[in-house]
Amino acid sequence: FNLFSYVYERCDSNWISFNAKGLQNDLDTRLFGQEIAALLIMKAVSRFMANDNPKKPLVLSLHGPSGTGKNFVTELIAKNIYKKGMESDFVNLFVASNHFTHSNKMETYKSQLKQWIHGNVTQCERSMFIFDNMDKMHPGLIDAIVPFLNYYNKIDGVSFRKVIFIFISNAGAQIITQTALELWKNGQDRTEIKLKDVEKYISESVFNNNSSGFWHSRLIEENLVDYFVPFLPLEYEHVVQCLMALMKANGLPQKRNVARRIARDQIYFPKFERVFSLKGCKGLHNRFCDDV
Ligand SMILES: Nc1ncnc2c1ncn2[C@@H]1O[C@H](COP(=O)(O)OP(=O)(O)OP(=O)(O)O)[C@@H](O)[C@H]1O
Repeated sequence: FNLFSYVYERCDSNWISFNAKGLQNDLDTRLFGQEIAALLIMKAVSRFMANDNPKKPLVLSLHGPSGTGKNFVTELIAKNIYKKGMESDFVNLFVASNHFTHSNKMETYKSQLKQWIHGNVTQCERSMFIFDNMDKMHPGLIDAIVPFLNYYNKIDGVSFRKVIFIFISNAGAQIITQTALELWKNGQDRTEIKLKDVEKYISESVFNNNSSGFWHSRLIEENLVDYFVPFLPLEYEHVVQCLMALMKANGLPQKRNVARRIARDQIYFPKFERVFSLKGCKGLHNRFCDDV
């Protein structure tokens, strides 16, 4: 029996236990240029995991431009909770643009999704559900998962209070970028962003944007998101850091001059000032292999 539980993943503390130091270390050393997001995520996850009797599931909504680390940070969270990280059977990733593509099948998707979440949490109360491209998800589908995010004690005999839901989207990216750009123009540090303001702007902009799946969603209306986490556009130095990290991860010598050269070749905006990388650190993989 012991050997079995050693080899096969189970919903117990051998396989699921929060490594707070590990997450802090990963956020400090591997996530670049996202001090505000790192701070919020560390606070949210450590408080939640330390509480043995939470009143509701943890709901994080990660917002920001492409390639700024939203999926990456989700992997870091999973890695520091589940021994198998993203490979864990208890971590469920849905990509709205892949899984829920046909608008005529919405009713089927709704009942499948509800069954999937219910079934998985029945198996393991410490499950994690990640929804990528959340803004592309049909509002009706978002509303279908709303009951799971609420303060209910149990739904059909199952408690969802220890579950973590992470929503990832580009919704609100414009307002985040605008705020970061204004700070830059005023010569202020990007960490000086007033979190309360950004959170308010993000929730307002995702709620009122009728091209976003969040549009007038009950998720926002009922205040079920615990943290709106902003990811800022990345600057040249962050792209250099990403490239250095990639070289190391691939067992290649870390050549800063090469990293700087490749980083300079990326597209930056605004066009004249070249402050922020258009694609963040996304797609760098293919760029550096030939150069090192
Ligand atoms: N802030 C960051 N710090 C370190 N690495 C980063 C950061 N942002 C992006 N990366 C690197 O770039 C890759 C792509 O980033 P990621 O998938 O997290 O972007 P995203 O914000 O989720 O983008 P999208 O909105 O397009 O899904 C990551 O796997 C990671 O290697």
